[in-house]
Amino acid sequence: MSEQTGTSARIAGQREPVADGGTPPVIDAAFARWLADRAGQVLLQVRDEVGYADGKALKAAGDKAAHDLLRAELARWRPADAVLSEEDDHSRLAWQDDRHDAVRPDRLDASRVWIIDPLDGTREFSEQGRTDWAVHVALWTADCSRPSCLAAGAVAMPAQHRTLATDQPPAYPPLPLAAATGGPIRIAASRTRPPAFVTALAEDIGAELVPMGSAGVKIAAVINGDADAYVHAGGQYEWDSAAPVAVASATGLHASRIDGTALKYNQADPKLPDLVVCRKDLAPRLLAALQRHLP
Ligand SMILES: Nc1ncnc2c1ncn2[C@@H]1O[C@H](COP(=O)(O)O)[C@@H](OP(=O)(O)O)[C@H]1O
Ligand SMILES: [Mg+2]
Repeated sequence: MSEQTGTSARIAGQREPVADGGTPPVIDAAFARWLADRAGQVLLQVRDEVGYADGKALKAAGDKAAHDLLRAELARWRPADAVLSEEDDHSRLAWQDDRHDAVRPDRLDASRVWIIDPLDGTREFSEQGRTDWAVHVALWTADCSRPSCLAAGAVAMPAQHRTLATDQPPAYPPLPLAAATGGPIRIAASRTRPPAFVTALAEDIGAELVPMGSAGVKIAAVINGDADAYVHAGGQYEWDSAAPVAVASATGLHASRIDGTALKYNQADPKLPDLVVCRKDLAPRLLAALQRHLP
């Protein structure tokens, strides 16, 4: 192919180069926001360029583009830090083949680990018109002075034109009028893979379920007061929750496993199959109800 310039010369499927993001903030939390926003812009671009005709191709293109950008910027601006990403094949090996010793990841000895989900809510990303997908960027540190040792986090929701991050923690959600007047508690849950017990749990406490995609978007809904709780069980990984849990914790919300124990990140096995995020006043009631419904 002859060398040309401009969009018309691009090979089919090849994306426009991403604009250089300039020099990022030095403070980790602001850097996390900058990074998540940059990946979010890339994902919007991928949606425009690839289109929705082939959902599988769109998901793959989005995952790769966001992952490549996050990896490149982390290597450039935080070269000494370790990274745990959903899209890294080697991180999967650490638990899938039961060879933890053979593939012990370097991140287990690192003092700073970025836990990233380049595209959370991948299914929703591939569906035209849906805005419930996100980019997650979290920083775990061995210096465990913050809840769950998460020193910083950012959740970009590019299709909703908003980003929540620990550099400017959102205000604690107001008590919704419905709750104050005895209306139903609203529990955000996966629209495609809700926990088996969640309907019985909702009936038990007089709650209504609010289905939506992406763990980050669901936790953002709790932060904003659009939902009172997010309950998940049955499978998930550290990258699905690290960044939104960092923001929720910075905001003052409750975040734990569904049995009430602490959420732990940068573990040898990054499976983190369940969690509950909710207003602090609701936590005792919700955890007690969860005890009654745990499998
Ligand atoms: N049972 C399960 N096992 C593994 N991952 C799960 C899961 N249920 C949800 N997830 C992951 O949690 C994220 C939010 O899911 P949901 O939108 O259904 O609430 C998605 O991340 P990804 O989109 O990054 O894969 C999804 O893959
Ligand atoms: Mg995810």
